[in-house]
Amino acid sequence: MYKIILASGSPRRREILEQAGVKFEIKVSNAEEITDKTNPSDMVEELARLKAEAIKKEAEGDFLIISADTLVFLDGKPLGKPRNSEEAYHMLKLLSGRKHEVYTGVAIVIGEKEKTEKRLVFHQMSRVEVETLTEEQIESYIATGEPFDKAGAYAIQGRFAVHISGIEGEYNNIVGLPIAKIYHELLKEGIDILKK
Ligand SMILES: Cc1cn([C@H]2C[C@H](O)[C@@H](COP(=O)(O)OP(=O)(O)OP(=O)(O)O)O2)c(=O)[nH]c1=O
Repeated sequence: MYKIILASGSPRRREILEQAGVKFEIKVSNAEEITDKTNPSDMVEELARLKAEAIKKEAEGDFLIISADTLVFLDGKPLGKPRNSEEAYHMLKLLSGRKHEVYTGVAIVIGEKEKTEKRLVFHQMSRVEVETLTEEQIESYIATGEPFDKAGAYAIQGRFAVHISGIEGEYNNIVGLPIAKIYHELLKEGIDILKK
């Protein structure tokens, strides 16, 4: 019996895992999100790995740690969380009228007493198409405050939903946790997180 630990302070990740019916606890990592990787999948996988390893140091007994990192990529360039209104404006202006990719890296560390730890690291990619935004739409969206803790300065699950003209791939991956991919990757390892 593993203790499932979500290594994340993101309320969206918690909600997705709860909605799926997984029983877990939360530990928030203070890992610095720095990577020298340049390609999207390597970047998000490395950042997710750092978060899982930071929590692993304190974990005991039988545990299964899940962490994730989400970045938006436009023409291969990463867009993280905007630090201020100017950055949010710049990101939303870039995304306007275009398709972009959302990558979420996932790191899972499985620890069992007297056994070598097992690590799974993978990513999921989804495509999002944003309609052409007017200046007024961008300004009023920034004024909601929603962009600031979201990669790419928007929340598909929030008020930005009205500006999304299409998506390809797993929806929950965009919100921050590709639960279907996680479930199936763990099933391949013989672990059913819904039965824990
Ligand atoms: C694109 C997009 C991102 N996001 C969020 C998901 C993540 O919380 C955030 C990306 O930041 P992350 O650095 O991946 O995660 P976090 O700092 O919020 O949480 P933690 O590191 O503790 O796990 O952007 C949305 O909520 N909706 C969206 O549509």
